[in-house]
Amino acid sequence: MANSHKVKIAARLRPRLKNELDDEGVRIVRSDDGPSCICVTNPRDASQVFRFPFTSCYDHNSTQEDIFSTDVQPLIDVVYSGVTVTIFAYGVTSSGKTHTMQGTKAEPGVIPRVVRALFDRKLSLEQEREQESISISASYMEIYKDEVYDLLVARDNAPKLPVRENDAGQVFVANLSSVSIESAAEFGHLFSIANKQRSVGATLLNRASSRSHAMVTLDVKMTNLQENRVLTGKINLVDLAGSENNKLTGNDPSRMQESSAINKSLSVLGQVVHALNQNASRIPYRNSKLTRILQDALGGNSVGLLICNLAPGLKFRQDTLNTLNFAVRTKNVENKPVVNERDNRPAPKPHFAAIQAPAPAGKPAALPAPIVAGPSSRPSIIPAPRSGGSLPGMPSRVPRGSAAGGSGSAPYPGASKRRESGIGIVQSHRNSLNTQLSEKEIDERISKAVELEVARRLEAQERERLEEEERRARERAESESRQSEQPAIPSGLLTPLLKRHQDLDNELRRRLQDLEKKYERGNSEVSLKDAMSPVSRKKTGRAYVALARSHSEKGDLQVALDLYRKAETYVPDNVKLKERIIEIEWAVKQGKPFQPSPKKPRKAKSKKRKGAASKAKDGASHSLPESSAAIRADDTEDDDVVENLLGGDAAQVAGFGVEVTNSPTRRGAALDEDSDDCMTPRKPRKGKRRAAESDDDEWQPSAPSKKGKGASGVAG
Ligand SMILES: Nc1ncnc2c1ncn2[C@@H]1O[C@H](COP(=O)(O)OP(=O)(O)OP(=O)(O)O)[C@@H](O)[C@H]1O
Repeated sequence: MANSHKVKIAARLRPRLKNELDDEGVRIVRSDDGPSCICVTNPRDASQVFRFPFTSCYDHNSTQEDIFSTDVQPLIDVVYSGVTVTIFAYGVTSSGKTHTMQGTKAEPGVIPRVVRALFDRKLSLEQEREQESISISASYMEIYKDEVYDLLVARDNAPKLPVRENDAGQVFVANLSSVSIESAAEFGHLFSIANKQRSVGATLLNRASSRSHAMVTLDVKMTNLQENRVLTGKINLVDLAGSENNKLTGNDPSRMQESSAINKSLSVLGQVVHALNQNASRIPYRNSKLTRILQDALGGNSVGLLICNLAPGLKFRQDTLNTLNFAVRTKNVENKPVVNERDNRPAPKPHFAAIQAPAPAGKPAALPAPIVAGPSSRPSIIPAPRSGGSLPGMPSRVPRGSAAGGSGSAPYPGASKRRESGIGIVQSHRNSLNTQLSEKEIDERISKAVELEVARRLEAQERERLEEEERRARERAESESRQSEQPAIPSGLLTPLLKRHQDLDNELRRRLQDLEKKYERGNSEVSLKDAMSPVSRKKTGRAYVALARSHSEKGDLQVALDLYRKAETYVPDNVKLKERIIEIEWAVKQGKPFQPSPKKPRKAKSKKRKGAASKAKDGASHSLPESSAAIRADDTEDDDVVENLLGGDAAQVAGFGVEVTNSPTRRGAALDEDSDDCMTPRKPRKGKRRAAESDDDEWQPSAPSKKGKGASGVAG
């Protein structure tokens, strides 16, 4: 079993730049008896200081050589032991990531130093181990707006590269070119050409701000000619784009797009680290290309070093705290480094080889048995490397294997030494290719491989199902939070009102339909109208107006218009109704909402109305909160409009269900009153009510009742 290895953290504070203020926002405090600390004052309470202890803290005076010799140089041997190493620089924009990784001609950074060290080591190893041949190849990619591009190919020709996963679960960038390099100088030349292609732009914080994440990968292949085995070490050197605070960067819209892609991928990186710390069942590697590609470095099979770059000063204090918090969480991420070794002995028996057909170049092996990286005549996840050098800047495209490391196989001679250094070795599976295998053994191996494949597929299905569930839960939570953001109306307050509206609407519609059925012989409004008494015509007209009104309130202007027009056939002389039709026609044509014209305040109210209003006030409204009182006030206003339009009293119009709020009791009574048939002439009523009925025989827009008893106006 492989031993675990925690990601190592180094923090580096860059010096102040010319225009930056001299303050003590971030400091490094050294201690003789413990690790050094990065100290940051709490932005909310200056008396509090946050301390972040790391084994490697570099202050503003630190040099590129300091970092390289202390934290990077020891990893060169790890690469030469066949393990994948990933070093990534993380920090806010302008904190010095590119300076640390690339550096300048005068102060070369981690990348050129690593290349030099690899070649130095190669030389000494080749002298030590005569039977071993070592080759180094490089690839260079950038992730720009969540798309992967090959930086070793001219940008015009560079397509977006897909990120894939082989059957062994190893992530790789398909079709990424890999160039064999013979010396550090050759790499330097290649690197400087490729860097010109990297997406860089100016922001207020950095004149040459990286707009992409960039990753150099150096593959070291050690072929043991005597033992016919290949060991592949690898080092990924990642210069991440900086997290950006757009208030400080002053980004324009195109920069904002880049910035949002950068921030999103970094946020997914944070989520991955968080999930790993939580031992979550699902790690969201797939949520961004960056995390997919770095999968091996975070919770995978490589040795990791995170260099946290910090910008000094209070201006960056919050970003510094964010970076340090990320570092603290990353510190706990455990990897299980493995040695990538490949048995390179002769091909297996023909019948076995036929079953385990070699995968075509560039494609993963068919069976999921543990696979190790390296060139081989056997099935391999990594195709044979392109031989020979290439013209810097114009490399030919060669499909390359995983950007991440592979899993190991047979113990490499010296495995015990590596075990001591905390690097695990995956058990050997090379016997699967042994020509001495019996038929039975081969069958067993095949069934095991099939079982593994089935298990893998089931796991993939399960993963998809969980992802789907998570997506649904997220959507549910979002919609719930959207709902909860809406202003709260006391629960249950609107329900009776809405229900009543609905009931009355339906009732009104039903009655109108009944009416039409009963009277409309030739399906003509004119003939129906002609069959009615003047009072019935008016009442039907009101009913249509009421219905129209409720539709116009809902915004169904076309329906409202049709209903107003119907009403007009019953009360053709009503001027207000005509005006209303014109207004709504205009609104429909213009596609604008309909705003009823403001109404003059009424002066006198009938006693009955006042009584009803005060009852309502004393009763329902009294106990209701402000919002409900507002609803009632609005409704009263609506009724008045109808009243105006029809020249009658709202309370009377309520006879057909329009008046919905002021007095539910009255409304119910009104409906009951008319429930048999509102068009059937009724027995004359006594007293004032009957007198009012006779008033109604003439349509008087907004005319107050002659007796000042509008509320008892038209009852039909
Ligand atoms: N240790 C250092 N010594 C001297 N100058 C430095 C150091 N670190 C960074 N700088 C300078 O600070 C500026 C910003 O650095 P750099 O471009 O490396 O930041 P970055 O983190 O890569 O930014 P971005 O994320 O925007 O690409 C550069 O001018 C660089 O030369």
